[in-house]
Amino acid sequence: MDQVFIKGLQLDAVIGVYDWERTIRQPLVLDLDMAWDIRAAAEHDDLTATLDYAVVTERVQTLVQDSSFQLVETLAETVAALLQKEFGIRWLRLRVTKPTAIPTASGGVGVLIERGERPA
Ligand SMILES: Nc1nc2c(c(=O)[nH]1)N=C([C@H](O)[C@@H](O)CO)CN2
Repeated sequence: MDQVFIKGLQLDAVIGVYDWERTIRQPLVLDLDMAWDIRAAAEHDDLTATLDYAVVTERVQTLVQDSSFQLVETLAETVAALLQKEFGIRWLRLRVTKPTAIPTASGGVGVLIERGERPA
């Protein structure tokens, strides 16, 4: 299965359950793997035949930076649903990391989801 990916996308958002978290912006890191058959784009060397990672990045940035969810779960589901609907992505894997939430967890904390049907 071919994939287009975006790794280590660093964004700030209002995110968190606790009162103090509702008044600040916190860093998030998103990693996205998106199923996409890249053969037509490669054959014709044509951006319009593939999933433009710059356009996807811009869309995710806008959504996340304007959001104010409590849970990383809700953020992840919202991003995944939007990408599948707006870009026709059949399958994706999304990791949302909240790197500063737990100071003793050096790799951050968060969620990893897969949505859609994974092509062969
Ligand atoms: N599974 C989750 N656990 C927790 C979340 C979350 O979004 N998903 N959020 C918090 C707090 O907001 C935390 O980040 C504050 O340190 C706690 N657990």
